Amino acid sequence: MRICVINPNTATAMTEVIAVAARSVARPDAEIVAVTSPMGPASIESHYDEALAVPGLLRAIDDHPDHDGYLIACFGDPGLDAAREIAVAPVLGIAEAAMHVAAPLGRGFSIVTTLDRTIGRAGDLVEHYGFARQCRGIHACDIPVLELETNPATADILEKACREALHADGSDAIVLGCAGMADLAHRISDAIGAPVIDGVAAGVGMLSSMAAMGLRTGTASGEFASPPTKIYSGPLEGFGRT
Ligand SMILES: O=C(O)C[C@H]1NC(=O)NC1=O
Repeated sequence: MRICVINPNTATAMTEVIAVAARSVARPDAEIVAVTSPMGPASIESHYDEALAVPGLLRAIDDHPDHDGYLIACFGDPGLDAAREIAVAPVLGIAEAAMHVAAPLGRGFSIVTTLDRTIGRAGDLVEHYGFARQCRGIHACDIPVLELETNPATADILEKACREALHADGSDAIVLGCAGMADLAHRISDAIGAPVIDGVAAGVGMLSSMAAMGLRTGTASGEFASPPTKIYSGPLEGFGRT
């Protein structure tokens, strides 16, 4: 089976972090194809970034047909519904996947994301995916996405934020709110003595199981059918379905 893991920002170093996390849980019979978005923001930290990240991630899906699953490796799960219209295999976002894995691990989980301004979007996704009862709090560690890799204090700052979130919320697990944190999940879990869920690993695990079950999508009708044929002009020329 082949699982396509897409970093919707253009930071190739972050794609490498994502690829390592994805391959750490991949089944022996699963090939992980890690892709960096061909166009868009260097990182996604606002609604504006999120909107401008979608064309690139949709192009990445178009450029990688016939895979058995697609993972949108950005905690805002940008373009998830649009991706489901054009992919013929299951598509997950890492926020969605992480919440599904965290929920059975106790009575409640907390989310620790990057900037304060992304807390609202994370809360929208908690509501949208139906985890309002289990999500006990959403916190920011105040490290910008691209500084996660460059700030030498990232691990200590994030560990402190996760420990404080766990105790303040009375949670049983932590969800990491950025794909760029994927390489720190095990270290932080050991340090705080609680499960810490990275959505990249969670998503690869879920998609691999779905592929092993033979679950395909690409329904010819319904909300996630292929988009109607039309012209897309300007920089979006070449998008669309013929
Ligand atoms: O929303 C965030 O802060 C995290 C999100 N941004 C990004 O470029 N990759 C992510 O996972």
